[in-house]
Amino acid sequence: MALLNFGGVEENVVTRAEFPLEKALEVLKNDTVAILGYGVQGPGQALNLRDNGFNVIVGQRKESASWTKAIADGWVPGKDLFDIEEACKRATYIQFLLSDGGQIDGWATVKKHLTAGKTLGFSHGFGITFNDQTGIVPAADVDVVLVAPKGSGTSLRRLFQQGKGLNSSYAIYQDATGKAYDKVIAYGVGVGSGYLFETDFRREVYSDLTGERGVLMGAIAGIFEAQYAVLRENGHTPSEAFNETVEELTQSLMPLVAENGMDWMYANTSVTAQRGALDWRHKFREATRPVFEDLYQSVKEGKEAAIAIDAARRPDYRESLAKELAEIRESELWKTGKTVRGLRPENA
Ligand SMILES: NC(=O)C1=CN([C@@H]2O[C@H](COP(=O)(O)OP(=O)(O)OC[C@H]3O[C@@H](n4cnc5c(N)ncnc54)[C@H](O)[C@@H]3O)[C@@H](O)[C@H]2O)C=CC1
Ligand SMILES: CC(=O)[C@](C)(O)C(=O)O
Ligand SMILES: [Mg+2]
Ligand SMILES: [Mg+2]
Repeated sequence: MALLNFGGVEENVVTRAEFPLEKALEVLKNDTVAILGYGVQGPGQALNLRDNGFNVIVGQRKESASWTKAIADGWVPGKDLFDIEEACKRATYIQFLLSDGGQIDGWATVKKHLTAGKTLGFSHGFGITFNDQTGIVPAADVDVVLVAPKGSGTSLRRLFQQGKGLNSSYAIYQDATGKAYDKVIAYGVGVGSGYLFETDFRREVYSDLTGERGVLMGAIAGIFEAQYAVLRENGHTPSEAFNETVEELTQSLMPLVAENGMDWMYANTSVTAQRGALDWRHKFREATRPVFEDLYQSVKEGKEAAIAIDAARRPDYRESLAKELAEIRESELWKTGKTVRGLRPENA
């Protein structure tokens, strides 16, 4: 474990140098890993493990869209693709990748086959942290661990295929066998993590729920809509409003931030832009901070978990999601986006 300095604060990080793939394969050589659920994370983790040479099987509800997708990805029913019960029976390391709401229904089956010495893995601190709502309480004689890739399962797979990687956080909730650390790190390396950041279940889920509701997804969509509306109300055309709200951000400015930080992006814009942005950023910070505080409170009180569980269990969830996404897609802002994307020189 390396102690790395993050802006003056030291944190534990596991590096591939100290835990290479060969070591990971050695640690899990007698294990059968079952990936339960073949939604978004399931395929990313299962395929990366398979390509890296681990013993991996998939457990998924039969006759579902995800079952068909697993077959299309080369998993063979009866060989390395089973229903959830059979996969749990065969596995020694059960990676629980049903949707967080779906895990409530799946738990009874998992629990039944989670015999002494097995490992229960998550990619989210949700089920355990909010176990007053999920009912997920593992027995004391199993290891309970977490590897949470910091990004979509789609990116986890794509980056792996490009020979890159996505970093993950990891945590140990219960170490019954004394081997939980080696196993969780081996698993993290197996799914293609470059580095593994230490956390605990509670911190993982609080930060993840805040991030996705906040800057990563919720806040960004909200401020796009607000700025676009103001530009349109003031007579700017859709393409102009879209370019100055979204297109330039994703195509030009955020890649610079990703590469070398916010100051580097600022340094590569005009004095005019720099001066204005440096001043206005304070006003935006102060205006949004109370909203982030509300959000964090709602996460901490378990309200966000309750909302997510309720949504996942509604029988019409998929349908109502499709409607909400269509509403976004059909808005002027995002219809303009579609046209603008088509005009990128590489798409012409
Ligand atoms: N989507 C992502 O890229 C990320 C997800 N995670 C975590 O990974 C875990 C899995 O998430 P996703 O892949 O997004 O899940 P998902 O929403 O794509 O669902 C995964 C699978 O669960 C199955 N499922 C759902 N409800 C079920 C039920 N009641 N009974 C049986 N099967 C059921 C579905 O058939 C699907 O194959 C969650 O804990 C999530 O928070 C973590 C990082 C990123
Ligand atoms: C992709 C990811 O890490 C998220 C946004 O937290 C999620 O899908 O839950
Ligand atoms: Mg999340
Ligand atoms: Mg996340």
